[in-house]
Amino acid sequence: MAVTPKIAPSMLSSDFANLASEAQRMLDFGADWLHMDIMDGHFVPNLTIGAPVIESLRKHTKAYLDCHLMVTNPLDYVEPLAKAGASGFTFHVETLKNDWEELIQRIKSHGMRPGVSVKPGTPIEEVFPLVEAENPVEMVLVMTVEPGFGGQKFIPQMMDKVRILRKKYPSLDIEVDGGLGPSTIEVAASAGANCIVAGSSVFGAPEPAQVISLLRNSVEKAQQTLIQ
Ligand SMILES: O=C(CO)[C@H](O)[C@H](O)COP(=O)(O)O
Repeated sequence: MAVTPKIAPSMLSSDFANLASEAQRMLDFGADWLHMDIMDGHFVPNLTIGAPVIESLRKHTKAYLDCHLMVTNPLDYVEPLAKAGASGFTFHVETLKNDWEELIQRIKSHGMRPGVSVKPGTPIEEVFPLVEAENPVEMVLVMTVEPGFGGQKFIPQMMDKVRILRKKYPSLDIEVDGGLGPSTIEVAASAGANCIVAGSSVFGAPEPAQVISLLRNSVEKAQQTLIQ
């Protein structure tokens, strides 16, 4: 079964002072999801938003809020984010010891969709048990830059991880994040990524709708080849 493209502008590149209108602008341009980067200033050297901002945005949109938790203690965020209206909850595998089963269970019981993310230096094998669990994650996010900041350069070597995942799990949602745009989408889509996070390439474009459409077309085309 082919996976579907999900184009998720990273709101980290938006004007936070006008978050609701920026979000609506991206949805009007054709975005499927809104990617929300939650950073605690500890797991990564940057501090962004938390549950109060998600709650404020939720009052203005019904869109899927794809929350990426770059935080040291993801368990602490489950209840506040669920109450705030988050849709997806993607935590980092590097933050866990043996408590991932409880974390996934709590994310699901709070009505959110669990995902797991890997930093560039983390072997992809570390997520296999979470994808194959009885109560599994439903998405793997392969970071294609060091997490923490927008506008960095895509690391093409991360595509090996995407290829391994796509071969092993044909119907898994595989997200890529960092440096994605018109010049890097072909390599990511042909490796098998179907959920595309893009910040500066979308927000910085004269015609963001054209970039979103190009990203979607690349994923659709690559998926047709991959399932043949
Ligand atoms: O998670 C992130 C940073 O940690 C951002 O989502 C990501 O970097 C997107 O920005 P850009 O497309 O400009 O690279």
